[in-house]
Amino acid sequence: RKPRGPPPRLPPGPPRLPIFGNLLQLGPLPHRNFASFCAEYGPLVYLRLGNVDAITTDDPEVIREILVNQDDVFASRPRTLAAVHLAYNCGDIALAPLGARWKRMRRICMEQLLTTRRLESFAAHRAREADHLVREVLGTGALVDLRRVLCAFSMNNVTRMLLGKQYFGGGDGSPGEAEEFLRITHELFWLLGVIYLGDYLPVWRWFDPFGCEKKMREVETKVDRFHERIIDEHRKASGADKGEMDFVDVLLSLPGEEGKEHMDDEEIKALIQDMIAAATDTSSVTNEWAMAEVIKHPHVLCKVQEELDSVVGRDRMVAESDLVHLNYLRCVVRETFRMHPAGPFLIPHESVRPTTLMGYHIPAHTRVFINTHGLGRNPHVWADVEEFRPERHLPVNGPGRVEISHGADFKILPFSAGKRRCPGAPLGVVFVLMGLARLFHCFDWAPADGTGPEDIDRAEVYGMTMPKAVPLVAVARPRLPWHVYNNIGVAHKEVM
Ligand code: HEM
Repeated sequence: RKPRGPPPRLPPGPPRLPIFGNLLQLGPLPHRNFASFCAEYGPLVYLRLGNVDAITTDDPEVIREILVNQDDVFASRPRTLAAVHLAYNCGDIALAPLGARWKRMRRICMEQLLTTRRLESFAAHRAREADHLVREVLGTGALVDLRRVLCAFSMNNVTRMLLGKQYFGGGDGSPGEAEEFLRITHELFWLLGVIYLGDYLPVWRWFDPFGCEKKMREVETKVDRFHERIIDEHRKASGADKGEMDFVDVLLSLPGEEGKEHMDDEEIKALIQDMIAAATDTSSVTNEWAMAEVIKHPHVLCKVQEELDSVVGRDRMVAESDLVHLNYLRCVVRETFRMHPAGPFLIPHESVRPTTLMGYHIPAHTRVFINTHGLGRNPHVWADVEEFRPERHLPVNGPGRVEISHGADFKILPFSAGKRRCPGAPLGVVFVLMGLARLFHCFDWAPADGTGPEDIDRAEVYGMTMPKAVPLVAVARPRLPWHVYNNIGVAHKEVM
């Protein structure tokens, strides 16, 4: 017999319809809808999305409770159809539910791939990619399509380390291969970001009116073929021929589970895919937003360049060792993460068992939308939320280093916290700081001709990451002495 008594008290939330629950209250920018629910109903809101229980929050204390104090309860992931089709049946790290498999894959990532020693061994590649970024801008002419160059910068950095290839800019991949790679990864990102109604209303899957699940299956096949080819190429080229081991070589050399000589191909593919998806878009989207905000605020550009000139000088390119000394640029990145976090909801978490949160009952398998976009614009947490003001992050007690990941106060959360925190955060910070430092040091920037700083808009598109709706183009003018560009292989005639 069930104990008598009132039903457990759920957090407050908007009224819901039968069957659909609150689904019809969500528009194309659900993070904004969720933030308005929090403004109306309080820091912790309950939603019913079709047949799924969900909660959302944009409050530092609730977030700390979820990600730190009750990490054991909330660190799982929902088994969405995108995770089944596009992440090898949830066999990766990022979309896998909590369990032995996730633990093993995450351990491989931390102990074999993203170790300090291995990341240092790719430092020379990263420096070459930073030079390549500068050459790309110089070669483009005055008007620069920043989305394209930043996307190529992130992709090349990741694929050099992961696959031993530079896809963009006359590297080892053929132009056709680069195009295919880009097309597949874009389709993959898009599908991973979609809120697919079939995950909330099982009957939707019968009709699938927009062919979303069909598209997932098509992309699944294409992605799998692509990974298959990468693994084959690596098996054919021996480690000795290549001189150094990329991540795929490392994975091919590791033993498998239960005494198997090697890891299964499927496990390797799932890991490759995670790294590409987690590392490329996050850093290039952040860089595009940071460039947009700085060009929109010319006084910020002046301060960034003053700092670069005083720390690096004008006689050489920025190196990785300079990045820790660029405190104002680090504030720019923190402010960018406050206003434009790469993932608007982190990657949604799920509770593994019933629990009590802030005095409310939360059922098992509740989907958790931590609204980092709402957190950065929560007026109870930040003053002047719509103002891009990097200075707000300068340390109050003297000249300490500005940390880019979250602080003890949980007021920004670019890489999350707890069991699911981003294992690539240190590398992600380097990709972002290095790209920006080179672009601001080497060039003066202005909005495209005929437009002013105020015309750079902040409209975003919802997805797994949240890019600018209108890609950023801007005018670049070299600002260093010519010999500095010549030192990275730019002939005079190439200079714009
Ligand atoms: C600016 C760059 C980056 C940002 C902003 C970023 C942000 C994030 C965020 C918000 C999450 C979700 C955490 C959660 O759900 O609680 C995540 C997960 C993850 N990130 Fe990153 N990331 C970046 C770069 C990277 C890089 C360079 C790598 C690897 C090379 C990486 C690998 C991963 C993986 C594997 C996960 C899944 C972790 C898990 O579920 O256990 N990320 N990242």
